[in-house]
Amino acid sequence: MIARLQRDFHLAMLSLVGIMVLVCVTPYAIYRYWDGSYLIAAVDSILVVSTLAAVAYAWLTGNTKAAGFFVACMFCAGVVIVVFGLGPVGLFWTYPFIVFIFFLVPPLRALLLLLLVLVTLLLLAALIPGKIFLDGFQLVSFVVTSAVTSFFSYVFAYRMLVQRRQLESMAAQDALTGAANRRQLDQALEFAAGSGRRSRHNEIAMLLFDLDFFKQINDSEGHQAGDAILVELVQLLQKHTRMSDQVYRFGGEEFVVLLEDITQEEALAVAEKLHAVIDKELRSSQRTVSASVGVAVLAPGESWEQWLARADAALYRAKAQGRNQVVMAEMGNPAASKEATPAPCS
Ligand SMILES: Nc1nc2c(ncn2[C@@H]2O[C@H](COP(=O)(O)OP(=O)(O)OP(=O)(O)O)[C@@H](O)[C@H]2O)c(=O)[nH]1
Repeated sequence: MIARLQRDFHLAMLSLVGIMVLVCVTPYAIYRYWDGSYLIAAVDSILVVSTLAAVAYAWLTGNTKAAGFFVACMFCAGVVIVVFGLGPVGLFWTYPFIVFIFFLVPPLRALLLLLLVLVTLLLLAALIPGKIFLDGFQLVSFVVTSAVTSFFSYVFAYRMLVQRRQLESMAAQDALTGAANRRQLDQALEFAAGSGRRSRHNEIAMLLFDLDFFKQINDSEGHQAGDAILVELVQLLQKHTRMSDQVYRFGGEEFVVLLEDITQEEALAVAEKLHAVIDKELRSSQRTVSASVGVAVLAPGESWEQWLARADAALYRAKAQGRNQVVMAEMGNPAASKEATPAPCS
């Protein structure tokens, strides 16, 4: 549960809002019943119950966007009813509401919802003078202070959003090549081999690429030249695979491409195509660069570690057989693999 909260920022925010609403609004609802303000008491109760229901929905389905939007809309309606019911005293509730709506929905959407609430309150004030604002000065003060609070909340929420996206991208990407990093790969392999995917009929293939004699490029042309080759390799792999296929840096000069919805024959064909593209297009200033490739299609009931071990064993055979070739792993046996592309004679 804690791990899920740490992983899912929106769920954590929504849960926090749920707790705050439960702790802060419930006593008011009880007080209003006791006080005889049944409309406000009912509104408070509906807000508490619907917020808790939305939080439960988010936990069960993972759909935090819909849950957040629902709670935000409920609170927009709630705050209008509370202000209308309580008059000027109810205006105090708009300020925490302004801040907390930015916890629920993206900043721009929050700002638009706040604008809608403000316009609604002003329309009601125009229709029934004296009901919400005591006088014109109070109305202007409210508009200015709520606009300032909304603006600063928006700026803060927007900065948070940008920084969070930057952090997420840094945590997911390899800094040099821009490929998805090892952590992402581990998660993708775990998901692919996990129970969530096992029930599906379509297959998933792993292509494990390792550049041949890469150390020589580093040694003779420098580390920067080696880096440029790695960047170009990832660009080639991304360019010649489908949008849905993901390229990962496994480590050093090893890369993984995961291909979804694919048969063993198709995976082999893609691996050979990519191998040929690398052979033709990847070169340093002094030499052509080749790659060895191990291919493994996930076998039914196989763990991701076994799957990776088979791809690695196939790659090992490709290297042992002379490099610059594709080797397909046999199903179910890490040690067995068959050669697909013979090493060139040159
Ligand atoms: N430029 C650069 N080199 C890297 C990076 N990561 C790993 N390497 C180098 O990759 C080289 C890998 O060398 P080896 O494991 O001997 O492999 P190889 O020379 O390609 O030989 P084979 O794989 O057996 O064909 C080492 O020299 C590493 O320093 C990187 O990010 N940038």
